[in-house]
Amino acid sequence: MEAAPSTSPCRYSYEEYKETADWLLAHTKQRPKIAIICGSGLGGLADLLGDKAVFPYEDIPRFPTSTVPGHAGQLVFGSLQGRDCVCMQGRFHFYEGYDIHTVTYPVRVFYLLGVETVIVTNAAGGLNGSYNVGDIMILKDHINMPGFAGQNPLCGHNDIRFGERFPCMSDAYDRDLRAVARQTAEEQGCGGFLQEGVYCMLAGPSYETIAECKLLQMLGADCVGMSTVPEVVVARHCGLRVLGLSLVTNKVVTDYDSAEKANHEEVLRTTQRRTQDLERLVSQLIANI
Ligand SMILES: O=P(O)(O)O[C@H]1O[C@H](CO)[C@@H](O)[C@H]1O
Ligand SMILES: Nc1nc2[nH]cnc2c(=O)[nH]1
Repeated sequence: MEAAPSTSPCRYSYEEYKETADWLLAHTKQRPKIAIICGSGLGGLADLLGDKAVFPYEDIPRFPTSTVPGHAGQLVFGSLQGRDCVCMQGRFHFYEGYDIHTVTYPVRVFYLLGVETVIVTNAAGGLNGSYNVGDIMILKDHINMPGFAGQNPLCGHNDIRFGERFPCMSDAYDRDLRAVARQTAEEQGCGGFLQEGVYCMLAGPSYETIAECKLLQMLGADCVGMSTVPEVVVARHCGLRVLGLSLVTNKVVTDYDSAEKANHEEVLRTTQRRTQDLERLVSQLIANI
């Protein structure tokens, strides 16, 4: 199959992703098989890596840059539990004005680096009434709400070197990795605040209205956020195994008499509170997968 012609509606050609990957391979000795995408306020995960090589996004050819508080904006290569990893300290969101192909640009770069497993983390609002602020949810599925509206990162020319035209998503979140995550969470003392559920992505950046929260609850979503799903779709398209973890940073408001208001300060405060638990969990997970 030929590379996408320049007139293709696909935003980037194989050669562009490859240029970024080759530059990174030439600038680090690490050969990561595991990538970690850090959610809002969860960039501390990258600090766990030893023997680090750090690349600010603006120094990496063709890489987008990160604009959200709580997202540092650098790619960190290093070693964790004796395994080479690459960590995105700051992700890209659709609401920042990036098109959906740019949001997922790093995932195809990871694939070309030789990554096989992606651990995606995020901060999310709890929709499930039995969830508490501070809970960690293993993603077992997602609802791609922007995808319903035509914003799927696989729209456009399909380059078969990445994957097939119509990839399956019923196995998006790897069953074996979820089992390892459950077991590891128990061992690490996180069992008391562990959940497993469905993440729904909305485009953001406005938080949800009360009616929208009620709708999402009816749809079967347990958490809501503004990220993760595009990255997972692209990762699965190119055959990467995915583990998703949400930190429930706030409970969504579903009561018209409530004085609570969703806000990013609370989101970042909760991530600070749970950062050590998450770091312990992810670190041990990497040893166990
Ligand atoms: O999904 P991450 O990047 O963790 O961040 C979440 O937190 C921000 C809103 O507070 C949004 O960006 C939402 O997606
Ligand atoms: N959409 C959305 N994203 C979040 N990220 C963290 N909390 C929330 C939330 O309540 N809603």
